Amino acid sequence: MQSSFSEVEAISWTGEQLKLLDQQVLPNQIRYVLCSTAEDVALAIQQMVVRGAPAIGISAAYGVVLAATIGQTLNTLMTSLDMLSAARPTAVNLRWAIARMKALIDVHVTSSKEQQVTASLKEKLIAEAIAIHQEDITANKTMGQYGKQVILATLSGSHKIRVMTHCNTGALATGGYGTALGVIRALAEADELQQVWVNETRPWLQGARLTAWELSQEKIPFVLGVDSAAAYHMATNKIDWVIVGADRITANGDTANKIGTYSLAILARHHGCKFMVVAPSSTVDMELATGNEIEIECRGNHELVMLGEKNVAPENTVVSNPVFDVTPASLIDMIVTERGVIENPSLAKMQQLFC
Ligand SMILES: CSC[C@@H](O)[C@@H](O)C(=O)COP(=O)(O)O
Repeated sequence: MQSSFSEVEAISWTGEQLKLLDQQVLPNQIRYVLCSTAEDVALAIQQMVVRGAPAIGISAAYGVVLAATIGQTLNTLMTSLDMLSAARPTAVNLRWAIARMKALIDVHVTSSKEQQVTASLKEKLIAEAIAIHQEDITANKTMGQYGKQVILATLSGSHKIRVMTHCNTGALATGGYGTALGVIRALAEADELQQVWVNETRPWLQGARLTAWELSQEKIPFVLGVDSAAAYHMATNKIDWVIVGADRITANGDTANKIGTYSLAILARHHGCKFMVVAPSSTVDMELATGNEIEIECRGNHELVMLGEKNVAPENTVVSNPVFDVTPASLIDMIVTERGVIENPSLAKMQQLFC
């Protein structure tokens, strides 16, 4: 029995626990996982109960709150921060959120000289995690408007916009509303959207299981295709924009995102479709010069060898399963953030907005 999306919240703080909508079992089941400890949160991130760069950052911030027990030493708390940071490597939002929580702990040490978690520190950590969550929703709504305006400004002819998207970048992957899916939502709200082409996004099927579910709940018209049909769909259906999210954008504008994004950018350039990356400033990593420095997560064999309970390849097959790739800045037409829009990204343009 499928529930309506408006009835569900992907990430919520109950006051004592972190409640996560379990993305492993969508769209067949609406099930929640309750996290009571930082270890529970780290496991939920690793197992992809919660996924998507901003969503894992927000969850990790709540994880720090769960780790902070009044009276506990700050050294022990720091061990939990390190453990949360290591849950997944590619999305910089995770480390960004933990750095924000750590900055509060540092101020607490300097101002109070305390080496323990106090009630006042705990309160500040809760407020910071909630602020990280709320700011992400606000950023998404701003990016939705910016992205929509850019697209409408480049529209030629009388038809509505036809977009292709990859992975899931919606309310499930963020604090709410979505990044790339937020732009798509804003186009739909303005009645400027014709249709979304959703790539299924092998091997975890974020497109088929999550984006298709979100779009159907929002009654936004979409068509699902296998990843390898993207070139065919671009060649025959005149897609105007490919709109994707990001897990990390480096100082020169190179962008890591779900595996297959790089191929889409090449295809988009070949077919004359525009390519837009939509991500909050928490996804920008100005410490890395280029995408070559990004650590790409590789996940287990079972994601390729099994489809549900069924084997689709011999059990001992050797597989390569990198779950992200890097799209060079030269293939990106537009990066949309809540701080502004960058056309044809470069180091100088990135520095202007992020330094
Ligand atoms: C707003 S989410 C942006 C990215 O995190 C998203 O496109 C993506 O690649 C998610 O990968 P996932 O492995 O599902 O966490």
